Amino acid sequence: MSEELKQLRNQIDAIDNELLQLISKRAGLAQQIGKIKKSGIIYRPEREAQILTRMQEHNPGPIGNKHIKQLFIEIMSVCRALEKPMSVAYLGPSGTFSEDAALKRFGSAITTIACDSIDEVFRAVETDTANYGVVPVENSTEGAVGRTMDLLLQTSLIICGEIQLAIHQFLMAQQTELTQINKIYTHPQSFAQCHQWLRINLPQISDIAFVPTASNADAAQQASIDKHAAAIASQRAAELFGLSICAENIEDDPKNTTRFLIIGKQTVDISGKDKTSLIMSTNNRSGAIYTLLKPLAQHGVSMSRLESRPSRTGLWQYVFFVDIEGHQQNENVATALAELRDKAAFLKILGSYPAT
Ligand SMILES: C=C(O[C@@H]1C=C(C(=O)O)C=C[C@H]1O)C(=O)O
Repeated sequence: MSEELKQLRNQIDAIDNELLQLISKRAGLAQQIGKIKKSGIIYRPEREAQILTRMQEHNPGPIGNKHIKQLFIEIMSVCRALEKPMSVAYLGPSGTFSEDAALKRFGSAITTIACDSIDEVFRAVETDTANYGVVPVENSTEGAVGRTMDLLLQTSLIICGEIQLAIHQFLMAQQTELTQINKIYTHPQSFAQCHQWLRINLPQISDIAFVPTASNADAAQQASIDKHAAAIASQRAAELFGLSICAENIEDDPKNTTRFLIIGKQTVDISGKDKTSLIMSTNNRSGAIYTLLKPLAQHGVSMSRLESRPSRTGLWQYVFFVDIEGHQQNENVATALAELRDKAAFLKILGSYPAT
């Protein structure tokens, strides 16, 4: 070993020793905080969002912000777990993008609970089987997830956060020779997202049998027991089921993103960059939607999403799902919401939470 290498490694060893002491000290402080939290609610999304923003703003480099964020999410995850273990329900099975989203936000020091349906995720949180739930709400190419929206209308749960996940699809199999593939297991939505790539890169496409599966993870699991088959799924699903990657990032739209919501029972304080989600409806008069949007405009509240959905209480009756910028505790938002409450036939505030 050269003298230079030895010296540099000695410096890294010294820094690691310091880091270990500092991280342990941080964990000790989190434990103390855990003891004074009388409500028993440990997870504070607004505080975590502020820490992540500060660390990215003060990042001196050379580590990129994406990785600094990941490192601190993991540090906070273990600190939180020392205060009290936490469980998160998601749309399973293990290896789905929903699980990726849960781990992306909460870090790895959580217990994940795989559910068979979006309904079951809501139920797990409602019945305290899980502390929080992660559900998909919209995809940049496929649009809104109707079932999540219908359940938000009925539930007493609150939205505590949002997670945006870039959806990268991988082609995986037991071997990496593309010409050997004669069957591809895939969730129909993933198939639709990779259609062009498959047509260009698999000359034998007309001889390939496409077998629909219930989830991406299911596709990977099936390919793991079928020698000439491949699957379209996430990178983590390949790792979980011991498959080799034949091609990466095969989605036709590289910006393909899914937005997930975190649902729970707690209200979230102001983080400084927040969003509020509402559901509202109006009588079927002309100009009625204008009446609802006017208070928002008048008080300078920006709207980031407006989606209509059948109300299921009458034919051609709709409810509107609206996301606005700001927190219910912000003065302009509070005033606009008070006026809305007077004008709307129905208004449900789903929660205020840090915007990503
Ligand atoms: C330590 C706390 O509890 C949790 C852990 C945090 C952390 O590790 O920094 C931040 C917020 C909470 O989710 C706290 O509330 O400050």
